[in-house]
Amino acid sequence: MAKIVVALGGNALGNSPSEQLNLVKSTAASLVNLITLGHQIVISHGNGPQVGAINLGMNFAAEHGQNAAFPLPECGAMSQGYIGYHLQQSLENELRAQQMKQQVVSLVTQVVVDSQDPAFMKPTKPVGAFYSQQQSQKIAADKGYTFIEDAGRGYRQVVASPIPQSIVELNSINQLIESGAVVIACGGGGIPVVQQDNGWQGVPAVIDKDRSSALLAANLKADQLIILTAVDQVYLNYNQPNQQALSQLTVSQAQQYIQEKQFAPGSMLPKIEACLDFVQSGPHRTALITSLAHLDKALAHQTGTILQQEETQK
Ligand SMILES: Nc1ncnc2c1ncn2[C@@H]1O[C@H](COP(=O)(O)OP(=O)(O)O)[C@@H](O)[C@H]1O
Ligand SMILES: NC(=O)OP(=O)(O)O
Repeated sequence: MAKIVVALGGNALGNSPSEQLNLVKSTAASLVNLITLGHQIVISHGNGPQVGAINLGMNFAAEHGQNAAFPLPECGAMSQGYIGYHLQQSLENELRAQQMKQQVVSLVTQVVVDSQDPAFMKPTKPVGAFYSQQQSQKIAADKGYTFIEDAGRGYRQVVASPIPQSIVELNSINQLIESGAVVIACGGGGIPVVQQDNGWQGVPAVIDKDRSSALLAANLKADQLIILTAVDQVYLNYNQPNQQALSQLTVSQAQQYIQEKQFAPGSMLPKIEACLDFVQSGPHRTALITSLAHLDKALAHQTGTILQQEETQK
């Protein structure tokens, strides 16, 4: 039996509640399949598009006098509830359909960051919708937001994304796992908080969920980290005529490809870096990157990219 942390990408969860629910429902079947095979799973998820949409909606309401503006940590907390709800419901439905009794629980999770993290001075995390260059320039001029081009898909607002340092609710996560529950935690990378004299305080940022998932997996002493996103595999020369799928990657190969800038910052690069952190955090740890739709095929080694230590591969 393996302990597996599965991280679902925010951009792979569709653009509406109905799209998200459908995608989550089909992924739930593959996740429950892992449980049927005897594995213990813990689930995390992204929130880039969703936290951006929530923030935009709350700011629109604020501009129309409906409420005060909602800061990013509150929007991150809302995204944990929204996505956690769909995951929790779909997993419960699938477990009951398989006559299994496990409880599913999503835990509002705070993740500690350093208030002096240089990331607060340089936004890098894409959130919200994709815009044309012209639209993004207009919004940037109107609202003062920063935009970047995101992996060939369009222009997106970027926000600060500090490095996760520790998970406030780690003991509760462990206790829930020990009780036999399927736990959904660290949604959206966790709500970023810093330590103040009077306790935790939320800060305006969105933590990269791949980095938080790697931290969670290392803290839980998991055997595998699975990152589910929109692409089946990691590619060299991505989106170019000579693109080449990678089935396996060793630590040194991954480091070399990072040097060669094969992985786009803000999308594939943090996934590879998170996988590297995790596989180097203990012996025999492996990471798998594949799509939500093809998890079953990837587990049968028919697609996906596995990252592992050199000696694990031999
Ligand atoms: N070398 C690469 N190989 C595969 N995908 C890449 C690569 N570089 C950038 N990408 C992009 O990274 C995306 C995954 O990142 P992102 O959308 O941020 O993930 P998430 O699913 O976690 O929201 C892929 O859908 C693809 O568009
Ligand atoms: N918080 C986060 O990393 O979200 P995405 O997976 O949507 O980028």
